[in-house]
Formats: sequence, structure tokens, C-alpha cells
Amino acid sequence: MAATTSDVGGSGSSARQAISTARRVVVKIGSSALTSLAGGLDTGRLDLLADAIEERMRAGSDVVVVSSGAIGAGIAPLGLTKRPTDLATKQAAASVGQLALAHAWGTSFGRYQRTVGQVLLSPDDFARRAHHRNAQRTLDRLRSLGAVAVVNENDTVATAEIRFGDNDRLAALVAHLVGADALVLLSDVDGLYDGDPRKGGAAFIPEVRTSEDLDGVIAGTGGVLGTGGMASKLAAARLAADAGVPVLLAAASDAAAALGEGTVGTAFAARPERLSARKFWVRHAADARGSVRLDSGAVRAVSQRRSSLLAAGITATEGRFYGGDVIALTGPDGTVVARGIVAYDSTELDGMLGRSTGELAAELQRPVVHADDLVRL
Ligand SMILES: Nc1ncnc2c1ncn2[C@@H]1O[C@H](COP(=O)(O)OP(=O)(O)O)[C@@H](O)[C@H]1O
Ligand SMILES: N[C@@H](CCC(=O)OP(=O)(O)O)C(=O)O
Repeated sequence: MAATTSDVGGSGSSARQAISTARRVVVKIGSSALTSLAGGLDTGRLDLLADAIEERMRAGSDVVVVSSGAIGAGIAPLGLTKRPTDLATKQAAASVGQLALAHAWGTSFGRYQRTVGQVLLSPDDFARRAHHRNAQRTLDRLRSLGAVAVVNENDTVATAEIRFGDNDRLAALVAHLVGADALVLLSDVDGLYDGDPRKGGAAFIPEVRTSEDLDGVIAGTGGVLGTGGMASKLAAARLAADAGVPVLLAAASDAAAALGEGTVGTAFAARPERLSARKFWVRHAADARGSVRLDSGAVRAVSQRRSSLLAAGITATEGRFYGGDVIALTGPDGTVVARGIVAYDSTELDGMLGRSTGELAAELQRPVVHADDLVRL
């Protein structure tokens, strides 16, 4: 049975309130909630989810669905017996399963004469401005036409290095993309526990208000069909919080309650001050094209004094990058301490390393990364 807030004595929080009244909601449904190894796609479960989503839309909210399950739905039709582990077979399964998945959502929402649009996205689509804007426009137009967008990763073009892999992060980025007021993650587990509930003895956590509420929480791996497990859900909740979006993590079997009064699951509060769109992009969406290595004084200046990065504190550049690219800032031991938009090309910067501003030509005296373009990690 699902744990509810009344089971744990809570009477609802501002995050829960914000989620239950949100005008624009992204609902992400994990593979574990939609598919089984033996039977593939479970259309009965899909119908119950579509019922809950349709009800929320009729109550006046716009909903974007992020649906996993393509790989899970492709296993049985290809005669495979377990979830593939190599990329090529995963991609083949996703290509077969995505067709079935989109068709199943179309049939399910068709019961309400609701049209479905399939939107497949890659990490690159969030990193490139033009792609980002076009995806935003497509999702917005689908909404204004009364259709429901069903988003998934564009699995067949993903590479081992450049892919979301699990859809929790994709869902949080979509929430930012569409300016959502709430993100609902539906899984096979009814919320967050302080340890993996499959191991027994774990305590349910109804609310996460600050990162201290996560102290001591062990985020375990996922099931046989899911990918990221609890760690990827916590990372997605953090990402959504930065975008100012509260998150509800609940069981897909509780979808009606999760999308209704929001009394089930774990509610994660958003950050009181959301990151600016530019800083959100630098931190979460853009690819780092290269990096610069800082001496310990520069690490202190950037991390503690929140200063701009000057050439004097840089000891080396790594990779080839151009002015305007996002780069990583690493400490003397190679740990990434921040990300930011660099003002110079790497070739230009190589001649400036370790030199104080006064020693540089007038056109090279701007900070290497301005404090406004820098996000500490
Ligand atoms: N601390 C935790 N709290 C809740 N669930 C956890 C925790 N650690 C591991 N899990 C497991 O994470 C699983 C959900 O992750 P995953 O299988 O990736 O789901 P999905 O397919 O919905 O993305 C659950 O089945 C649960 O057993
Ligand atoms: N794009 C993949 C999603 C991978 C996946 O397993 O995601 P999730 O179930 O959210 O952890 C698919 O549709 O199978």
C-alpha cells in the first residue's frame, strides 16, 4: 500500500500545494511502471495513467508527458529475454518499442478524442539554442492545439557518451524548457526512503525541503527495467529545484492521487530563488567544450569570494574551445569546481596564463570567466 502524508503525520506542504495547483505540469513515467519483462508494454497501466492525466488536463492544467519504456517495449517483439546491455541492441529495442509506445499512448488518449504528438529529444537539443527554441515552439504549439506531447529520448541516435540514459534528467530539463510549475515522477516505488526499500527496514521520507533532509539517505539502483534508480531521481529533483520547479515522486499506481490532491509520495521543494535561465543553461544543459586548471588561490576566489576568474590564477588549458563556449573550471587536483562561459579562445588564453591583468594588453583585460557567467558546483 502506498504511504500517504497522513500515514506519516504531515498535513501538506507548500511544495505539495504548488504541485496540486500547478498550471503546467510535466509527468514522467518510468519503464518500471509501464513495462514488464515477460509481457512488454502494459496497456492497462497506461490507460490508468492516461485517465489521471486527462482528468488533470480537464481541471485546467497543461500536461507534457515524458514516457520511458521504449527499450522495455521492444524486448519481447525482438525475441529477447532480458533487457539488453549493449548500446546497439538497446537502440534496436528502442526503435521497435518506441513505435509501440507512441501507438499505445495514442490509443489510450484516443479514448478521450485526445491527439498525441511524439517528441524525441537528445542532450544536444538542450545545448544548442536553435534546437532548444524549436523544441519549445513545437511543445507550445501542441499545447495550444489541445494535443498532449509524449516525450522520450531519441535513443537511436544517442552515443554511449552523449545520452540521458535514464529519463529523470530529461524530464527535469523538459520542465525547465516548457516553464513548468511542477514535475511529477511516477515510478514503481511510492516515494523516497532513507535506503533501498527492497532491502527492508527503510523509512519513508514525505518531504524534502533542503539538501540536509537528504543527509544519510542511500539512493540505490533501479529495478531490472529502470535505468538510473533513486540517484538519478534525486539528481533530477535537484535540477528541477534549480529551475524553481517543485517535484513529486510517487508510484504510478497512485497517479490519480499524485495528479489530484497530491497527498501521496515525496514532495521536493523548489529553490526559493531559481537560477537565471543563463546560469541554469551553464550548469545543467550546455556541454563543456574544454577546461581550465586553477591554482588554489583562484579556486578560493571563485568558490568563496564569488569573484570573476582572472588569467593570473590559471595554470593550464585543456581541450580546444572558443570565446562564448561553456568550459569547466578545475582545481589543482583536477576536481571540477565550477562551470562558466569563457571570454577567450583556448589559443588566445594559452599566452595569458599566470599573468596579472596589468601585464596584459588592453583588449585582454576582461576576466576570463565573468562572475555573472560562472556557476559553482
Ligand atoms: N532510497 C530509495 N528510495 C526509494 N526507492 C529506491 C531507493 N533506492 C533504490 N530505490 C529503487 O529505485 C527504483 C526506481 O528506480 P528505477 O527502476 O530507475 O525507476 P524508473 O523506471 O521509474 O525510472 C525502485 O524500484 C526502488 O526499489
Ligand atoms: N529512453 C529509454 C529510457 C530509459 C529508461 O529506462 O528510463 P527510466 O525508466 O526512466 O529509468 C526508453 O524509453 O526505454
